[in-house]
Amino acid sequence: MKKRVAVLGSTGSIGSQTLEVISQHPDKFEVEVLTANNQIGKLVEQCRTFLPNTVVIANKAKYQQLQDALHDLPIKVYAGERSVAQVVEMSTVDIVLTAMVGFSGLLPTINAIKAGKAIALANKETLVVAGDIITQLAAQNKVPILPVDSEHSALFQCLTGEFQNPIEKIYLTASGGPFRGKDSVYLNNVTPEQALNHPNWEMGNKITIDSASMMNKGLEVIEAAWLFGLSPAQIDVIIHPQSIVHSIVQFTDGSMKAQMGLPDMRVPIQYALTYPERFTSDFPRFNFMDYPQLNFDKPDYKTFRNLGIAYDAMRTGGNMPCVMNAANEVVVDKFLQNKIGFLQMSDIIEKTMTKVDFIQKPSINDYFESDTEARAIAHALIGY
Ligand SMILES: NC(=O)C1=CN([C@@H]2O[C@H](COP(=O)(O)OP(=O)(O)OC[C@H]3O[C@@H](n4cnc5c(N)ncnc54)[C@H](OP(=O)(O)O)[C@@H]3O)[C@@H](O)[C@H]2O)C=CC1
Ligand SMILES: CC(=O)[C@@H](O)[C@H](O)COP(=O)(O)O
Ligand SMILES: [Mn+2]
Repeated sequence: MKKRVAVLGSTGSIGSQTLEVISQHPDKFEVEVLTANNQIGKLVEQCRTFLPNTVVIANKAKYQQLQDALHDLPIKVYAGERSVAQVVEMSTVDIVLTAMVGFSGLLPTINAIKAGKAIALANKETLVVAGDIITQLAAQNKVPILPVDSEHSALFQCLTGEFQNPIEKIYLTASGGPFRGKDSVYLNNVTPEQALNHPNWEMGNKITIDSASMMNKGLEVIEAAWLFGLSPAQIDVIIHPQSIVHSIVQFTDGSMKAQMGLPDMRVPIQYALTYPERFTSDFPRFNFMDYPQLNFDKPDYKTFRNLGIAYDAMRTGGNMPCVMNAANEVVVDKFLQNKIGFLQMSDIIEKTMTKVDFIQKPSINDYFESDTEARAIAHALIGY
């Protein structure tokens, strides 16, 4: 039987690559739901190619345009964030791939888990914000959370067949981004264009800025802690500029397992969709002669403060990672609009974290309120 997939955020970098993977295996997958926010043209094109049962545009102002463009097709059209969160519950959906960006991933993921759907999780912010609730709900509903993020897919692949063996520690690899090796004087004047120029990966704007500021690795440390049940002390970050070794697990006997391959997100996307199987692909293969050297180095915590900020948020726990994430979403947006400088991002995140009321054991509602409060504080700190 074909696996019926809901792709949330289908017009983005991960969403588009997911559809590419699905198109390689038409006998194994069926696209049941597509969702996007703004890009009507691309969404319509995807609808005509994959003929989903249902499509949702989160931005309600675009509903009529989408409806008109699809009037000749038997596709149900809905709009609004609430609809995105509802379509995942459809009985005809087997697996939900969460590829929207930011906090918007939280509610649809919660609903999908409650409805018993398998989750292929790209939206790392969901686990950063509410990892306790998500992992608890997943356990209660016996729902697998299959990581799509390349490092976490790597760790998941290293851990396959090792469920009875404790992890001593993990090493999350980080490319270091476009500003690896640069100092604060240099970073003071960098532009969004420079920050968007990632050396190894082509990704959406938000995650690309996060990679440049090392917040991406900070988010990934928290994501790994929830996915694999690790303490902060068990997670190390190591700079690896080539992005070939995607991450490493060290077991209690000292043995280390790494997963490697070219930087190509289609591989972890496909693995999340086909797990525990591996389907044959024609994605480009790694050639050792193209990489005579693989390098490793320690992160520069002093210059790239976001990584330390994320460890602090994780150690504090409660609503602190949620607050950090909200402030980060605000500052990334403002940096992309040239309204604040690159280094100001960490200052504002740190200050926001000191101003929001701390909640040790937040409910889902508390997470929504903390997110709103943190955004308001970050905006006020920026001044407009
Ligand atoms: N890109 C990558 O290689 C990787 C990404 N990830 C994670 O995957 C997620 C997606 O990243 P990426 O694909 O790069 O992002 P993109 O910006 O490329 O795509 C984001 C998608 O989400 C949609 N979207 C944006 N805002 C909303 C909203 N409020 N409600 C509903 N949908 C929304 C966009 O719609 P539209 O385009 O129509 O506006 C688009 O389809 C992120 O959490 C990221 O951290 C993780 C590992 C690697
Ligand atoms: C492809 C992927 O998983 C990204 O999260 C990637 O890891 C970003 O690269 P950095 O290591 O530069 O953050
Ligand atoms: Mn990653």
